[in-house]
Amino acid sequence: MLVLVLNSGSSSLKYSVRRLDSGNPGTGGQEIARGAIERIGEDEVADHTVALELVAEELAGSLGNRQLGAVGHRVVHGGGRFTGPVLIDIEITRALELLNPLAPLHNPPAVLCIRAATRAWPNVPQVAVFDTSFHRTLPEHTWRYALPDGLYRRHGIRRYGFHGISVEYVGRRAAGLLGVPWANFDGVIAHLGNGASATAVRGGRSVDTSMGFTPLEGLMMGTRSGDVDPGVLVFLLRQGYSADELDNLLNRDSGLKAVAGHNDMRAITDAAAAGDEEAELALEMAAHRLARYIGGYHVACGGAKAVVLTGGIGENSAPFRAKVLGKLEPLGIRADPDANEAAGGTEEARSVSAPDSAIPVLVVPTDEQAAIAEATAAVVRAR
Ligand SMILES: Nc1ncnc2c1ncn2[C@@H]1O[C@H](COP(=O)(O)OP(=O)(O)O)[C@@H](O)[C@H]1O
Ligand SMILES: CC(=O)OP(=O)(O)O
Ligand SMILES: [Mg+2]
Repeated sequence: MLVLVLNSGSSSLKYSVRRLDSGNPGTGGQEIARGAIERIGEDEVADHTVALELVAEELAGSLGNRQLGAVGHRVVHGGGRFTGPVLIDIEITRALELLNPLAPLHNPPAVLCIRAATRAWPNVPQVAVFDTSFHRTLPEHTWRYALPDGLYRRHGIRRYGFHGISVEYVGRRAAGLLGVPWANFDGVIAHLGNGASATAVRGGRSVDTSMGFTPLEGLMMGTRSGDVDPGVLVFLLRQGYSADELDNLLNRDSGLKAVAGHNDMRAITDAAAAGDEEAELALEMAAHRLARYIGGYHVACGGAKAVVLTGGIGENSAPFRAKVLGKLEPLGIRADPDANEAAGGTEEARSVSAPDSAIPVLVVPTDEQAAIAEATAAVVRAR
């Protein structure tokens, strides 16, 4: 079955065309074409609508007259209703659209992709695969906010967690590398892209994660603040900020961009190396918070047997990894500087920790597209 996967990230639109046979389940099939429009929101690619036009042109070339068997979409927020992949129809598309305000950088472009694919291939089944599904195992004491119960019952205000497709994919790969069955894997997995989160995995299940009701909580990100005192929001509301202004402030104008003037990690580490103090401060803030979360999740997963780094930054930014690894020394974690410099830029997973490190630190390239293709084919076959 030929599967097209569309992955709307907050700064990227990635696609992959894969051939999946029922003979080799679990592999994500054979990739026939792939591509990515990156740095969405900057000058050349204003938004996901423009990115989707570019992808459509590329796809027309690479698909030729091959027939698609299915289209799989990454949908970041599945809310309380979607705990696993689903076949998309008009009602489901509308339900996903209702979740737009809860993932403002992600669900709107995903719905855009679903509608565009429906127009382009009206008879091809489409499947939504959710970032939130892997976190359905969160125990109540981590998904509950210390807020009145009515907010959960009336509005579904609870922690959901995101990046689950990636976290499960790299976690399984890491467990394989360590020779541990996934069901026995305890570790901390950090997905560091334009959005960033950390997850505590215990026995192959998510038991705590840094993103919450929306993909805004937790780590400092490209354009998102991560954790801030909610008192700041109350204060700003009283100063006359509107909901849209707060939304823009926290989701689009904060994080690395607010401190370093830019959300691209490549530009920030280059600027820091050239002596730019704001860039250096932004790196220090992001690394400090990540190290603190990793320490906390070491406890939350009952003693991590590994730390796993992935996502555009986790896979490719040796300077940022070096900073974080240095801060993990109190946990007995020791970096291998040469291995850290060498890791990245390939599909290969690498250890970046020294042989005497208390636990290994692994860089494991993610492949959300492969995982989405696999889930999509499974749903379509079971139809
Ligand atoms: N070679 C690289 N070196 C350092 N950072 C990189 C590199 N390639 C990508 N990145 C960073 O990865 C981030 C984007 O990650 P990605 O996972 O693709 O984003 P998204 O969250 O949109 O899916 C950006 O901050 C980008 O600067
Ligand atoms: C959930 C999320 O933030 O995703 P991304 O990192 O792809 O923007
Ligand atoms: Mg991403």
